[in-house]
Amino acid sequence: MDPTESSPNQFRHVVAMPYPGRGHINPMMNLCKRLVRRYPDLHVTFVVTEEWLGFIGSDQKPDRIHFATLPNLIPSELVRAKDFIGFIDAVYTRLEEPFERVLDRLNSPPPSAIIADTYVIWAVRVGTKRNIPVVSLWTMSATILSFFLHADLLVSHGHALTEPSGDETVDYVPGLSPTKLRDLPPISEGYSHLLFKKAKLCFDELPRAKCLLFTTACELEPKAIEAFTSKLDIPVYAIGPLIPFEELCVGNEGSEPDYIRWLDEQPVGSVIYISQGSFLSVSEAQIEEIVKGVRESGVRFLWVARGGESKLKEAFEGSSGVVVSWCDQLRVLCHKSVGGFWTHCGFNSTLEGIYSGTPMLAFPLFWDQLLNAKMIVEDWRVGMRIERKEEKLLIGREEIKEVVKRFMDRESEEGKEMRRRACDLSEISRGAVAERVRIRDFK
Ligand SMILES: O=c1ccn([C@@H]2O[C@H](COP(=O)(O)OP(=O)(O)O[C@H]3O[C@H](CO)[C@@H](O)[C@H](O)[C@H]3O)[C@@H](O)[C@H]2O)c(=O)[nH]1
Repeated sequence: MDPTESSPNQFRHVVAMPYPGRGHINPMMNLCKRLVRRYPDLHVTFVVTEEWLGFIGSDQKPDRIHFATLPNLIPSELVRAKDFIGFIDAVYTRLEEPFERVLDRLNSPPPSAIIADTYVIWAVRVGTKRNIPVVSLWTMSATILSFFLHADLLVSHGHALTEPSGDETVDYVPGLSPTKLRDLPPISEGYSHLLFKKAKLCFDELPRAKCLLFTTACELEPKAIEAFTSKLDIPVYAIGPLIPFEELCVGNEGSEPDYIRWLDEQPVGSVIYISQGSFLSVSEAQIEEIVKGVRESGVRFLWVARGGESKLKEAFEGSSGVVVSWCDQLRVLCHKSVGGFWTHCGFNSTLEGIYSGTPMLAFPLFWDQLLNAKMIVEDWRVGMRIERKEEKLLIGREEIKEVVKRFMDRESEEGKEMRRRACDLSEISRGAVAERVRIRDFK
């Protein structure tokens, strides 16, 4: 039964409004799947743009999750990285009205809650106007949100106005362990500053939400979660790891994708899985260095390339790896042949890396990814990083070759310790079952 049709039997109805981006839609969908699994009388209307429906419309999902669409009034996902701020502006200004029209049609029964990404700035406003409680879902780390909400402390500690050295340490943000400025997004200057000003508008809406959900697990960021108890007056729940681990046990009925069959044939822990996330890219020159470095390391690899797949396949011809355009990432990470994860440190990837117990080679590109990399390497100690002396400087193939070899060495003391830690953290993450979110909290 679709909530737009009339129904004699009452069921509960929740509307999910993710921010239009892979790193946001995935955890929102994981949350909705978990909710309908738990509550047999719950239906979810999952709202995406028509373009996104094309991307995810045929993915498997429970029958009680229904899609509703907004017209394509924002720049395409395929080009959004080119003008990130323009994209945010479009989401802020063009989707509210069509979202209201969707709500107008959802009457039987009307939704009892809206779950909206924290970056969907107008969701709380729309919910308040209609007397529908809005639950805010934050898809990055709790620690980075604490940093953002305490940005004024940077000013009072002289870390904002002058050009501080990246070596200076920030040790005064609640929930954030001592962190070098270079491991935090530079929210006081340049592009990141513009972005922060936009994001801050959403943070200002947070106190009016019914509650705040984190995709992280309390066990992974206990101090940051605790910091919110005093910072916000609304309830805060860490319900993660909000990743699709329930789907790992769903079989493929003998039709495994080629990359899984290839992985099946590789020695245990021998493959590095390389992914730069779903939409940001590194420069072509840097990709070339990475390709050469990985190739010369001799390490087996599975590389996810978004676009440029055929060029990469050509560059890797005769080498010991596979290039794909997309894969089932968590499944790959949990495969016994995968012994390392080269990641851009998007937060979903970080949670997936931790869950699978795969050590991570951190190569952050932007924004929260910088802090995720620091947490991976210094706080959780489940990875190494590729050091960038300066943001714009290329990292050469020789350095990449050496770091990849070192990272994938399972026999060194460093390698053994990193793998032990990754295994321990995986246990903790697997134990952190999302028992904490209850539908009554939305009422
Ligand atoms: O071949 C692939 C590649 C990716 N994924 C999935 O795509 C998602 C990617 O999410 P994430 O790792 O968070 O990367 P981004 O899409 O880049 O994430 C955006 O959103 C995140 C959460 O808000 C932020 O932490 C990032 O900085 C931001 O770039 C993950 O669930 C992956 O499993 C696949 O399933 N297959």
